[in-house]
Amino acid sequence: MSHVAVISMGGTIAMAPSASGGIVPALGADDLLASVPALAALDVPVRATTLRSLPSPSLGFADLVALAERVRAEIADGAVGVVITHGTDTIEETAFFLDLTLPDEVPVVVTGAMRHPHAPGADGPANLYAAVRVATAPAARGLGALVVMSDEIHGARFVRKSHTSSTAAFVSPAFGPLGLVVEGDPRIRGVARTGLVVPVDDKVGARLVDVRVGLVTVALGDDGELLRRAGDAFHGLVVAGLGAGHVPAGMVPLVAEHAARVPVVLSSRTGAGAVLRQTYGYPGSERDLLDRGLIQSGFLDPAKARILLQLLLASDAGRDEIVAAFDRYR
Ligand SMILES: NC(=O)C[C@H](N)C(=O)O
Repeated sequence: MSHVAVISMGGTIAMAPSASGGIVPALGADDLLASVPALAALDVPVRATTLRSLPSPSLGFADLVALAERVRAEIADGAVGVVITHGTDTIEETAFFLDLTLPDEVPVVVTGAMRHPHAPGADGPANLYAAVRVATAPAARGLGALVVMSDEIHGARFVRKSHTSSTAAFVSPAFGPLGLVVEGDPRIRGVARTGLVVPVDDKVGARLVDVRVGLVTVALGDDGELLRRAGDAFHGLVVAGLGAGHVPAGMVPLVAEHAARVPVVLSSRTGAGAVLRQTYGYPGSERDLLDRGLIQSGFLDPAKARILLQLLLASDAGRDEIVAAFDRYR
């Protein structure tokens, strides 16, 4: 019989106060379902699985591969929608990974909580309910992975956490959310995914864990010492540049040296907008860096650019394929 699968990965939505102070992972998927009695009234059964019980900063690529496999298994078993409960710190990276690796029409919705279940005004139950409603909505089919938080429906390639504690922490700075959940009823108006799929077989899954993509954030007065010391430790790099993709002039030879050896993607540390070949022509500008072999990230922010580059490198993609993949996000 068809069902909605809820897969728990941990995060604040599944945490509780510990005896030694601070909140820690404590709850499984069954506990989360029990906290939302309204789920039992839906006309589709909800099936719960606890796959991980981790704070999301401690998740790695092996966990993401296991999660994607589990989602596929649920879909093969007739799931009409899949909801993943997850820590919010890295929710956007997991959602984008699933977006890139799961070509299915079945909605895959990631959610979490900013307030733990014992906090006044805990947002986990409302987020879980909204996520299940979106996962069963016909309009959510074929949109790729979605993040549902605070009654907003975000596309995986756009969403980012923009606040350390607010329940309204999730935003899609480029074009806004794809839709809203209005009193439990999903309304979706947004555009679908780009269509890029990077299949993960056993070989790619194993390589994902070994491939190293570094993420370097540039700052005023940066002389590139971090990049210099990185030497050849990385198979690829993402540079979170200043503004629309700029670095100090003194860093240019070093960045170009890395770009001659491995793919280096140029993104922006600003938190919104795109890195494209645009305005500036000074040393260290986006035009200068792209002329020296860096690859523009388009609308992908640094964390998502890193996920895409990691997947492409694990798949043995060559430079042309990498450039073409990032071009889809312009
Ligand atoms: N709100 C949260 O879920 C944050 C938590 N540190 C996590 O990402 O696991």
